[in-house]
Amino acid sequence: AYPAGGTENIILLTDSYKVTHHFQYPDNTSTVCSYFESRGGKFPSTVFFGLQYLLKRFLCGPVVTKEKIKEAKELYEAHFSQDVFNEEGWNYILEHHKGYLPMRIKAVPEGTVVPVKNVLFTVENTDPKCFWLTNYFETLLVQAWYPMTVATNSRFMKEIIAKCLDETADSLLGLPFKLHDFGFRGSTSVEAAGIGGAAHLVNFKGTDTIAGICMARNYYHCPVAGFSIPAAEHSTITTWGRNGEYEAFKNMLTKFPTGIIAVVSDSYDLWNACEHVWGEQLKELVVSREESGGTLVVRPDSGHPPDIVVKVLDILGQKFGTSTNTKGFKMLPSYLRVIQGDGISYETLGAILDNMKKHGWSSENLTFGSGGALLQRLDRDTQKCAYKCSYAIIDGKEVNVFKQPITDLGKKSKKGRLTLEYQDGKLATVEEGKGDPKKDILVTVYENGKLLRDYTFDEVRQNAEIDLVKKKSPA
Ligand SMILES: O=C1OCCC/C1=C\Nc1ccccc1
Repeated sequence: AYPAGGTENIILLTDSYKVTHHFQYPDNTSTVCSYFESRGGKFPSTVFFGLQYLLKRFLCGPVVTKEKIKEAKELYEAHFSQDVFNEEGWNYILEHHKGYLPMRIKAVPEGTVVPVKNVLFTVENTDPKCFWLTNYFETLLVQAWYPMTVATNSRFMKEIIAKCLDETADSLLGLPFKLHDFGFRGSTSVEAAGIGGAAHLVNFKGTDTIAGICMARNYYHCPVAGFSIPAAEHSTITTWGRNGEYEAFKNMLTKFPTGIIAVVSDSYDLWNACEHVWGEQLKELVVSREESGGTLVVRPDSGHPPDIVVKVLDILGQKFGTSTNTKGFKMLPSYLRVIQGDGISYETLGAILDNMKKHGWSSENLTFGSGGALLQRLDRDTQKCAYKCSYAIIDGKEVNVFKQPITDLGKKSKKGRLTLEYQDGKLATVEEGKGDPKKDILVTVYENGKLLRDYTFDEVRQNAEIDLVKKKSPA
């Protein structure tokens, strides 16, 4: 079988034009140092996450071999219909570095939340003959935009939910399970689902994206990063027939007599399902599960979410009763909850939570599911992730390198050797080598093919935790 994406040959994992770049630097260039940043975008800060996956998957170990050089030479010869391939350069790495890439990468610790327009990692060659390597790997390293942006979007959704829980719920304890990942099927590929699924799990513990569990386990030492529960889908309800919804629902309650289960209830008539099937015909069965800690989660899956959620809560509240919590908001009985997994995104959460508040419902009654918006409706421009050269040594002289387009000064890049330092409690980038190496929070995570820092998922989660939670549970 062919490896995902067609090749694991590191020499082929770049943009074609980069294969010709070793000809294009000034003579006697001995060092090229580049950096990665979010220039801004949708969110004012980003959760740095996912570089470790790229390093372990593609850059660690003796990744350059004779066979790979041969394969690349032949492919590029055909691809360019001329010989532009840097065979000498790759053979040098093979012979002088045993196939290990002579590069150093310094990065902010995984999970750190960094205001935009700050250096997130730097890359430099460690062998003066391999100055052309630094930007050869821009292509691969910039793919960190995806896990970073998913983790960032998911964390900003967590802040919205946490704020509303703080206002309307007795505690934040349920927060880790308030946004469930439904995104596997809508992901571009199994690999993307794994990366994005893990990125969501930096902030939450509820997921159906099993590939994300596997990524957290294989690359971040987390045996089981997320959890789920028995739940129905439309086929397991509709196969019982248009008039079989009662039987289908009853089957769910009897096949899973204890624990939490979720049942999608909008196959035909959500109002009939809530009012008459759950609220009358199966009411006793639903209530009796309470003593064994059983909880039924009703899942609507259509209609305008802010109205649907409140109407479902109102009907279930009418049929099963409600209590009032310490914040003065209504709670369904402990054995009854609702999950809204349709139309959920950073943009739509607020309207649902506001409408619930307006009708006196605690947000503790509801869990969200999100798919496409969580893992897929993002791109590199969402946070304007870019990789630029900031420093070089040419003819033995240090040069501060930058771009400053008069046609878009938003694209101007940073100059010189960069460090990331706390200044008055806020992270700031110090340019032109004026930083204090002792204050630099960038960590050398990779050097000459070896991973020097191997973050665990627990560390990443701690670094990314939102302030509201950190405030509540001081370390
Ligand atoms: O309803 C649920 O309750 C909580 C457990 C998951 C779940 C549904 N999962 C799902 C996955 C992918 C697409 C759609 C739904």
